[in-house]
Amino acid sequence: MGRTRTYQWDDPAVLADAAGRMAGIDFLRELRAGGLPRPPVNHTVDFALDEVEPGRAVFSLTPGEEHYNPIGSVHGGIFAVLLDSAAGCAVQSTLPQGMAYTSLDLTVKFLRRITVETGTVRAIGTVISKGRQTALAQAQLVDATDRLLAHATSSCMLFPVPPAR
Ligand SMILES: CC(C)(COP(=O)(O)OP(=O)(O)OC[C@H]1O[C@@H](n2cnc3c(N)ncnc32)[C@H](O)[C@@H]1OP(=O)(O)O)[C@@H](O)C(=O)NCCC(=O)NCCSC(=O)Cc1ccccc1
Repeated sequence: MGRTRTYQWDDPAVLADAAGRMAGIDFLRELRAGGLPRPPVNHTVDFALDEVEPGRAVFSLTPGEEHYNPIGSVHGGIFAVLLDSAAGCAVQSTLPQGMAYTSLDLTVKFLRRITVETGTVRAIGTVISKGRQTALAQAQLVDATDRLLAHATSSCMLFPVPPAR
């Protein structure tokens, strides 16, 4: 032991409420600008939303030891957190106010290992197809030289924002 990390986060209810009241692109732009609290998972894994435009979202993470699995590289689940976020938010960026989404699946291809030597990585999510009830998105995880580290596809379900309970 000897290595420690502490972090704080905000009440996630504030964010969920705002998501229900705003168009997807406005919500994500506000989140990106710091006008809304970052989601708790962003603090836990320490990754950030860098760019968002309709149909595209980019997240970044600088790998640290705290992301490691027992075999000396970044855990596959960390790849998945970035890819799920990028693909999902790409879909969210296309939704009008009153529509919500959730990812139904995530198919990940791990192409290269990530270590602390890899440096900052970026997950770039884009929408491939959007219907009335589902959307298909993809995400590419790349290093600073745009070398492909992983790829994912994700189906998302689209539905009206549920009434507040
Ligand atoms: C190595 C391979 C699987 C296959 O590569 P191929 O398709 O045949 O392609 P290619 O030969 O072009 O090599 C590509 C690059 O790989 C390098 N390389 C090759 N062989 C080795 C080697 N033996 N060892 C190290 N590196 C090797 C090679 O030099 C090249 O890099 P370079 O261009 O020289 O810089 C690759 O796709 C990969 O690393 N994927 C990421 C997997 C990953 O990170 N998964 C998630 C973490 S696992 C987890 O968390 C689960 C868990 C949880 C809990 C507990 C335990 C576990």
